[in-house]
Amino acid sequence: MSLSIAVAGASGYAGGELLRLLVAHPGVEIGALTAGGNAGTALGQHHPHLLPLAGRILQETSAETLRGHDVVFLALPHGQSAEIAGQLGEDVTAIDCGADFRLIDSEAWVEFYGGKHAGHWPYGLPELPGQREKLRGSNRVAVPGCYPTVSTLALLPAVQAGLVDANDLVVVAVSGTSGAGKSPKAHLLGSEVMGSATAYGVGGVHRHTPEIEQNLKSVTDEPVSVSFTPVLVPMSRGILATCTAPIQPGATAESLRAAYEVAYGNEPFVHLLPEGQWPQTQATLGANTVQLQVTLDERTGRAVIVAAMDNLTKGTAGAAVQCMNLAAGLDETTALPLVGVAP
Ligand SMILES: NC(=O)C1=CN([C@@H]2O[C@H](COP(=O)(O)OP(=O)(O)OC[C@H]3O[C@@H](n4cnc5c(N)ncnc54)[C@H](OP(=O)(O)O)[C@@H]3O)[C@@H](O)[C@H]2O)C=CC1
Ligand SMILES: CC(=O)N[C@@H](CCC(=O)OP(=O)(O)O)C(=O)O
Repeated sequence: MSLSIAVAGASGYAGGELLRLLVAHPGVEIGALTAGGNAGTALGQHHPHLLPLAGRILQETSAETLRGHDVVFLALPHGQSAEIAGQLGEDVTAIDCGADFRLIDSEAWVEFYGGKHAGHWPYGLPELPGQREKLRGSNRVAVPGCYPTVSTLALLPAVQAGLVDANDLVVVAVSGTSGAGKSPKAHLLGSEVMGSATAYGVGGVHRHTPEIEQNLKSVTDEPVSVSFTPVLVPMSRGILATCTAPIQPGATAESLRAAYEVAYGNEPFVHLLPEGQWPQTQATLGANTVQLQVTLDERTGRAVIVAAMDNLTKGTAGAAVQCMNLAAGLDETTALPLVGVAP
């Protein structure tokens, strides 16, 4: 039997990527597709690549439109999900691609997002120890932010194994512009973005900082502190995160690599590359994968981990489908590509 699914925010980037994956999913039937101001227009105007669905008319985003489906994906701007989700019954599985339900700590929410904290749902990162079990059968999922997914997966094995000082984690991550969504923004004008790399959210103020810390705190009793700097670069998709941390006494390049082999040996979507091969965003484009490499900078005594991921696939929509598969009791990997698009 097929699951009926609805996508709220179908005209946006995350909604479009969800539909790219879901049209190829053998276990779903695509129902209502909704938007904000673009309600009433055809999906094909916004996503000409989604040919099988191009003639579908976008509906208004309301609980009435979304109810009656087995699964509702919410791919709406921050703060728009909580109200709608509150009106969906427990019989509907709601999967939120936004931030509304990611953070456990209400104080961190107020500090980094402002306004009222909506609460906390099971966090959609199955690779986090113990999390896969919580997602199986869950009717609510908070899909992680894109930077937190790649940064957490990059640092997790070293932190969990106690091989690095978790109180001095540094993440610098470059991202393609689709991470900022489709709506026009002054800093995303073509002439501003093309040919330039720009740091933003600098100085510990980016809202993904507490999310990365929350994830890593779940695998260690030691204090966790992350200095996170995002950088916008002129590509449409992809994140490359460079993460470093001082090693603990006795840690070696070999013990670091072994920790990653143990942590990810059985993970379908997280791949430690062969020694000497460094991740490239291009190899992950359109795939639900994270590619990693780890080494030791012997001169400074810091572990260096580099990770690549597509912000729209494993960074949002692929993770959302992975979580739907778990929630619905399907094979976790159904309809999720391992193969990227290159060159
Ligand atoms: N882009 C990315 O890489 C990632 C995105 N996310 C999250 O996914 C969510 C969607 O992001 P993204 O697709 O990039 O954003 P977009 O700006 O590309 O799309 C937003 C979607 O929401 C709709 N929308 C906007 N305002 C309203 C409203 N008031 N009521 C109903 N619908 C509305 C838009 O419709 P319309 O076209 O009519 O305006 C559009 O369909 C966000 O919460 C984002 O944080 C998470 C991880 C990564
Ligand atoms: C390049 C860029 O602007 N990226 C976005 C993050 C995208 C993401 O993961 O988003 P949410 O937390 O919004 O769901 C940003 O830094 O705000």
